[in-house]
Amino acid sequence: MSTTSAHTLPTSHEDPFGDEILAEPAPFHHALREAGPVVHLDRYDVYAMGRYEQVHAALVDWQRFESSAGVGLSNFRTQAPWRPPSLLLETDPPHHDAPRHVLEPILTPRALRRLRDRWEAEAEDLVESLVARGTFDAVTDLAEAFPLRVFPDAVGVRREGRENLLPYGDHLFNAFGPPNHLVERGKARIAEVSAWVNAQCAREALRPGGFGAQIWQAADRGDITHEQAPLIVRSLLSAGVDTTVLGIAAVTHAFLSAPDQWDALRREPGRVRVAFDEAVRWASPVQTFFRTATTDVAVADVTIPAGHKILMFLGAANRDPRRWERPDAFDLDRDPSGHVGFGMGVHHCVGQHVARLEAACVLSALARRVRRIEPIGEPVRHLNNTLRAYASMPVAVTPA
Ligand code: HEM
Ligand SMILES: O=C(O)c1ccc(-n2ccnc2)cc1
Repeated sequence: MSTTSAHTLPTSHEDPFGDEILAEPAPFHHALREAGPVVHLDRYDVYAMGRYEQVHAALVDWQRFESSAGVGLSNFRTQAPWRPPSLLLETDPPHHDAPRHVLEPILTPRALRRLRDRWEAEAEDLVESLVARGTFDAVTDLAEAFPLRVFPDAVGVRREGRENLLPYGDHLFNAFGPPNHLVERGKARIAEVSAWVNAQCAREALRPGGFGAQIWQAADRGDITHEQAPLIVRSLLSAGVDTTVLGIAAVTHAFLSAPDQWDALRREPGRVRVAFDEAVRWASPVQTFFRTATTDVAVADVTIPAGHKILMFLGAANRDPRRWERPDAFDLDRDPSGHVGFGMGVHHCVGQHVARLEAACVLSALARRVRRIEPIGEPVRHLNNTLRAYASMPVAVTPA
């Protein structure tokens, strides 16, 4: 991280989307925070923010840091997006308002209460089978298995073809980054996978009563148009699987790295909810998102020119020692509220309660049945331009 003395804008030639930093981002995050409030990444001509203060300020200021030019590196005003833009993630008020007001009430804790018994039973069933095995892979057998069992059913998606959801999400999150080998890797199958996802958004493909059917009913009420409805269902299918898979994987990894915290959870099972949010802060499953400056924006003593992309490092902000004590520790005694792992402001994650409920069901079932959980091999990373992802996490469990 070289800092040019000529003017106050530090510059870095590092590639945060290169395999090395994607595999282990912490050293880069540290150097980025130390270099200054804003650092120019000259490889991409974008303005990077790693400190909590600047990331939080950008997230809550949609007027000057817009999403409607895309929340990836490519600027929708100059480059055609690879798919029709999201009506939530890639819009700003006022166009963002109606889709958000339709989706939000469908995904509140109260709305999810009707699913809780079923999800708890599914988690009990899955955990019981894994504890009986004694050893398993916490990524493929638990973190991927549980969301794929419960979430597509909640949306109202048919069973056959559900395996398309993971590669779809993987490519989607890679596509927010630069056109590197990770994006190339997903291109081979994305047309076929996208066709399946888009087909599931049609009204006749969705089970009555599911989240998808509720979105179509909002169109019947005139809250959104019938053209918007399938795109909002697509948002659920885009966002709803990979993210929760990595949330559950991250909280499992957190407990593997802090066995004393597992004992603390078993002593007080009510702490599952703070455990998940502390894990989202600690791991930041979604590491980065971009914004675009709508005007020349002064940040600290730097001016970000209008039309330029800003890269917000949520993962760096969530471990910023200026905001968090012992930031690298996974600590159930910490109050993680205010973390930016779910974003903040008008785009604050509308699915966070789904993620929290899924994680709470899995963690509660594990805490009841497992006295000790320990690694029997290093977790293996799965590289993605945006996600902190895992390929495998072999564990052994001792029954309670
Ligand atoms: C651990 C799990 C999750 C994490 C870490 C996460 C993270 C985030 C973040 C950081 C944002 C803000 C995006 C931005 O500011 O540009 C966001 C927005 C969003 N999330 Fe999540 N998410 C998770 C799970 C989910 C789930 C399960 C769903 C759907 C059921 C979902 C749906 C959405 C949607 C639709 C938005 C856009 C909201 C808007 O623009 O108004 N997310 N999420
Ligand atoms: O509207 C979409 O397609 C879309 C919306 C949200 C996400 N997301 C990111 C993190 N949590 C969810 C991904 C895709």
